[in-house]
Amino acid sequence: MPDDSFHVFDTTLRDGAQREGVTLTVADKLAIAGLLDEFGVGFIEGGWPGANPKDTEFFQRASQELDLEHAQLTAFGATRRPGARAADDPQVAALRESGAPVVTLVAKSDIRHVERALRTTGEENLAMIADTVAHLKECGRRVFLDCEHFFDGYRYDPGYALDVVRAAGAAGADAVVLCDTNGGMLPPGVGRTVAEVLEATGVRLGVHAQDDTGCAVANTLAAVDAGATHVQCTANGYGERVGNANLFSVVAALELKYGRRVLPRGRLAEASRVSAAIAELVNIAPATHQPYVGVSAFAHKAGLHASAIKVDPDLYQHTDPALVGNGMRMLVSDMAGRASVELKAEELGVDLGGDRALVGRVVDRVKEMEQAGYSFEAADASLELLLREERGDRPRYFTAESWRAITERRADGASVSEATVKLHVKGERVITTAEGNGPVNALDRALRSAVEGVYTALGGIQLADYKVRILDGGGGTGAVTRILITFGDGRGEWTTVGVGENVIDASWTALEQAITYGLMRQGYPAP
Ligand SMILES: CC(=O)SCCNC(=O)CCNC(=O)[C@H](O)C(C)(C)COP(=O)(O)OP(=O)(O)OC[C@H]1O[C@@H](n2cnc3c(N)ncnc32)[C@H](O)[C@@H]1OP(=O)(O)O
Ligand SMILES: CC(=O)C(=O)O
Repeated sequence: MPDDSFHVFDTTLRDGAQREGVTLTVADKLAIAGLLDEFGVGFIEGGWPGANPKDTEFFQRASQELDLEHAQLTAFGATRRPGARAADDPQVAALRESGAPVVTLVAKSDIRHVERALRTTGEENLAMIADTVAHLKECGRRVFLDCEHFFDGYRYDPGYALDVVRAAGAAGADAVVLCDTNGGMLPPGVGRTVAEVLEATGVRLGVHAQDDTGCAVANTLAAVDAGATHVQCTANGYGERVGNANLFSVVAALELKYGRRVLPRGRLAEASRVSAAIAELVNIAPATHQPYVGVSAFAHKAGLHASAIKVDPDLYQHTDPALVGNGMRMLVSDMAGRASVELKAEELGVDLGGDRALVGRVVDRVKEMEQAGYSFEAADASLELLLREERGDRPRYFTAESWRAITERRADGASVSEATVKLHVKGERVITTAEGNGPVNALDRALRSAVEGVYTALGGIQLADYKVRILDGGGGTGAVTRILITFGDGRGEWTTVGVGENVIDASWTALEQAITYGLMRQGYPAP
């Protein structure tokens, strides 16, 4: 367990939930808190008890349902109102009653905000801070003070901003967090300010960086360089407006680049899994290009990169992907060279036996097909079938003599599709017809009923996704389309690609390959 000398403070459930489009249920919040605790953060800010019934309920349920191993649950709220006593303030009471052992108070530190937004005096604001911090400390809470708009306030009136830090420190705050609330700072300014505040006050400092300049992670690290020992972040960088410092990037940088252990041993390797699981709960598709944890973070496309990676992966990777629970992937496209194909074949478990001519043929075919509109980057199953075809062992469980699909639109508005396929399956000529809610569905059904009498495991293979992409919009309704079809069998998923001017024809290509690949996965030998 990392000691108290450095705090990794997560605010996904509070600031992360301020992102447009995010609405978390209490159950989502509890599940995310569980994941963050598993990951090993020190503090989980759960929300603002008293601000809405959901956050109040979260703290009630968290105390009964969460068994946190590493993290301390933290309640967020404002300092008392002007002209009152912290002990009598209903919002402060909600913080006490949340049962959270840690409270983060938000306070104004820019005198312009004090006078114009809070509509009180600088002196009263300092009293609100000191009174509220001292009261919660007396109640046995650990207290952090978030200084809203600190960097802007410090630039405008450094003396007042420093008074805020000193007032909180003197009242017993366990850390004072300098917030770049508007997110407009750049790393040199953050570093300089943190160093000056530390020098002037001697108070333990933290940082909370919004990402409006795209520098939240860099600003957080600049603050650490300057002496901050408490970093506030959110999973996948979710947060108000464009977001916050990304927890996974900050923690990976601290552990892997700074050599500073900030998580319990071994937890960094869970980063990719935890990132994806939280994205699922938040209902936002995982950001594929996210540093460290995105599926593309270690995906290599350029042929020159692949040829060096073949010698040593470190030549084109800044760190070992396994350290953050990620993996290296090769992408084969029209930018591929021999090395890309060799490494990809290895990844797919297809032995090319060092056959240079075979590798060369695959490279040429991929380039030609990509020129025609194919894309193998997301269609590993099609690529594997192509590799096997060139190697001479692509299974042909069935061959199509012909197929047709029609769609009938009826006077009552209903439409129904019908497909007929004529196939050769293990030497038998089979003709089947099926209906479907669209032509691709009808073709899928007809193909299945033709094949599944022989290959019975086909029933366990189901369509998971179907994507259409228009490649040359200028072609209007005659445009070339690319179809990506994903099937799954409960153990995994695979994707195939088809291209053509006729969308149904392109779909057939992808469908035929997807079923072939699925049967190959089921272990059927080539007939
Ligand atoms: C920078 C940040 O992201 S901080 C986190 C912000 N998060 C949120 O605002 C989400 C939750 N907020 C809410 O549900 C509501 O805003 C509440 C319940 C907190 C307050 O609601 P209301 O009482 O209706 O007030 P409203 O939201 O209009 O205004 C906020 C009030 O808090 C006061 N206030 C703002 N900052 C502080 C502070 N640091 N200390 C004390 N009071 C403050 C404002 O002056 C204003 O007071 P007023 O009602 O006398 O004008
Ligand atoms: C506290 C906070 O979220 C901010 O200042 O941005």
